[in-house]
Amino acid sequence: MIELAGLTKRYGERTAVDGLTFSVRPGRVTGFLGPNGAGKSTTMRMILGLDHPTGGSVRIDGMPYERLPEPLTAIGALLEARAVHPGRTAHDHLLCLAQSNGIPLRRIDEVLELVGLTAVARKRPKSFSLGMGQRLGIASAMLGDPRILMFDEPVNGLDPEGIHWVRQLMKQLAADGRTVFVSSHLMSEMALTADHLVVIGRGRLLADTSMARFIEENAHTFVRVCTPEPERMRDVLAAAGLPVREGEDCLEVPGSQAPRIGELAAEHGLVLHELTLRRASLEEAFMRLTRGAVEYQAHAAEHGPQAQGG
Ligand SMILES: Nc1ncnc2c1ncn2[C@@H]1O[C@H](COP(=O)(O)OP(=O)(O)OP(=O)(O)O)[C@@H](O)[C@H]1O
Repeated sequence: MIELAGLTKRYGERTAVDGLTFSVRPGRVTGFLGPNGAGKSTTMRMILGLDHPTGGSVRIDGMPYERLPEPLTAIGALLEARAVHPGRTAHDHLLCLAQSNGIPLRRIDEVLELVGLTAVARKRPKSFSLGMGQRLGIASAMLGDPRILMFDEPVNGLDPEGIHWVRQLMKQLAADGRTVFVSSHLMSEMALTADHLVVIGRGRLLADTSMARFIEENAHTFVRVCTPEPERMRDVLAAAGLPVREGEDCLEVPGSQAPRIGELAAEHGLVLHELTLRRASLEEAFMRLTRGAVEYQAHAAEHGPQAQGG
């Protein structure tokens, strides 16, 4: 578990991270979201003891990073994929990490195999593609077989097969009971990978909630109800206390109560031609929540999420 308490980082006048308090729990993938400059990388660097907080604290399984006896066996991280010595082969890069952290050397071949780099183990990373560099970064994070893994933009530069592989890996690590904390700007990918979300804007916590709840609370999910008797349906729904609005060609009921609406229709002998849950996307929810916290906005273009219905 990673625990942040009042974590703050100031650079001169600028507050990059502003009193963040949240915990990242094991057994699920926690997505870390925020607009550009929100403070995600700074937070991750402080978790790893690479940046010193101006205030507050971070604990990794109950301990500050610098007090962990063998840090790589407690927490593995991918921050900058290219943070590799240019003269060392992929194998030697992992060998140095293993030797300096008391990690058994057999883990080197295991992680190379795991990330699919066995064939290029004796090559220098400077000849690697962006995706191969990313895989080597993930191998380094996994080397100590840590219970906690933290990835900053892990799918950056990966092709669709690589993205799929990272997604499955994260889910598997969480299913093994590990703590997985991952940042990404790719909302559609995050929606497929994360179970839980921590969202920040201008260094402050905006949300710490499940993926489903985040979308439900920050975007319009509704049920589309099409019937040849809209007037009667409207009355039945209103009597049951469900809000109804007029959609383009059918009724719309905010929320996700499709089963309840189907039951009400059956009870009252109402014919349904369509009963569809229209789920809002993570992207819509994210943009709605962070609208006021976006630092660099293209004012000329209208990028705001479209409000649905009336
Ligand atoms: N070393 C530094 N000195 C001064 N300001 C910094 C430093 N590092 C980060 N900042 C500032 O702190 C704020 C947070 O930056 P950070 O890189 O943590 O954001 P981020 O959420 O990771 O952004 P992105 O999504 O663009 O990577 C930004 O305004 C940035 O300019």
